[in-house]
Amino acid sequence: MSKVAVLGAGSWGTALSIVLADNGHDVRLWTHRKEQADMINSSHKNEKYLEIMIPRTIKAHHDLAKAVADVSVVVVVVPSKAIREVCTSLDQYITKDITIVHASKGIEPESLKRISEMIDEEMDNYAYEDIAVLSGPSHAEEVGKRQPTTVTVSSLNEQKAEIIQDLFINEAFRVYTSPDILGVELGGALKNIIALGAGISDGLGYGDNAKAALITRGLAEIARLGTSLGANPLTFLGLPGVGDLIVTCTSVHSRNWRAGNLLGKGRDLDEVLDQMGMVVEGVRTTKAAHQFAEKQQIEMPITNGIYKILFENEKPKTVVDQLMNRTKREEMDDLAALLSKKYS
Ligand SMILES: NC(=O)C1=CN([C@@H]2O[C@H](COP(=O)(O)OP(=O)(O)OC[C@H]3O[C@@H](n4cnc5c(N)ncnc54)[C@H](OP(=O)(O)O)[C@@H]3O)[C@@H](O)[C@H]2O)C=CC1
Ligand SMILES: O=C(CO)COP(=O)(O)O
Repeated sequence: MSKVAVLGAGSWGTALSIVLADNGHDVRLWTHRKEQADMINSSHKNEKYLEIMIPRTIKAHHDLAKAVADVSVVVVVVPSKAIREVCTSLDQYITKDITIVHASKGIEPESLKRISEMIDEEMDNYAYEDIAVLSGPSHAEEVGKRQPTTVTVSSLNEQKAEIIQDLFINEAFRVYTSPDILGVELGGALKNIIALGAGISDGLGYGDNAKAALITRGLAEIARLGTSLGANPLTFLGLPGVGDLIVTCTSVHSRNWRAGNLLGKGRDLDEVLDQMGMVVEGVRTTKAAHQFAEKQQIEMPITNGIYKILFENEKPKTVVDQLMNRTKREEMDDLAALLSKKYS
């Protein structure tokens, strides 16, 4: 049995706490809002975020010092925009025996940093090599109900990845390891852009052909950018790549898909985000990936089209027309060129 602090009491932090409690760990679920901690402790519910009873063994905390006292693992699972603030506060409590894993998905538009890089910048007391990331196709709503789910944990330090694998794995939650932290983080972050696109496509009334096209050509874009940055192309064929793309593009649980669906129906972005009431990471990540594509000189037509819808007021239908009328080309040419450069 381990003492574990889960930082972030949204849907994913709550669902991961349930997995850990089921595995017999002593779980402290930290929230930045005292009234939420009190409500979870008294009702054993966190209704705004997850409609499921929370095991009584999970204790919610508002005081970070108390939440992390004597823990051996800290799970950071706040939205990407809150990572720096939370990790700055966390740093003072870190001792050498603690393992940090994050389960958030995003890229910071201002710096183009991944979550592990932001954590590293805010934490003097923890080595980058020891950060782990947990990612993969895993909607909180299904994990909370103990429905079969598979994820991947990655760290440059294999031992840390195995500590996290052992901590979470159970008969409903299967955890694989991967050494490719770059690919695992990029796959998890970039799929949210394509999920916005899949929602837009459904909102416009298009069918399964359009969605399959978005998933497949979206995967090509993700692999193109990821490979150019040094990720292993095989990672994008795994759970943090195509696995997460499929689940997010096809599920009504996905906040990114749902936000895209409303945009496709003609709603305005601010109005959509207000209505969601939960984080839609794809919006910030689209901004970041749009810049990344320019910097790396990588073609990302779907990402750029979604950028135009989100930030330049372009009509979704116009973007679809632009995508469908691009210059004709061979399907695999640039990806094949990138791979041959990588392995030459
Ligand atoms: N939901 C899912 O199925 C999955 C989500 N993820 C990823 O996990 C991350 C968290 O997502 P999720 O839990 O779904 O998000 P939610 O929107 O469900 O919840 C976000 C939580 O973070 C809290 N929060 C916001 N800002 C801060 C802050 N500055 N300090 C502390 N807490 C803060 C919110 O508090 P408040 O109530 O005050 O707003 C809320 O409790 C995201 O990166 C997401 O992509 C990954 C896999 C699955
Ligand atoms: O990452 C997720 C599932 O793996 C959750 O996706 P959403 O943030 O779109 O709900």
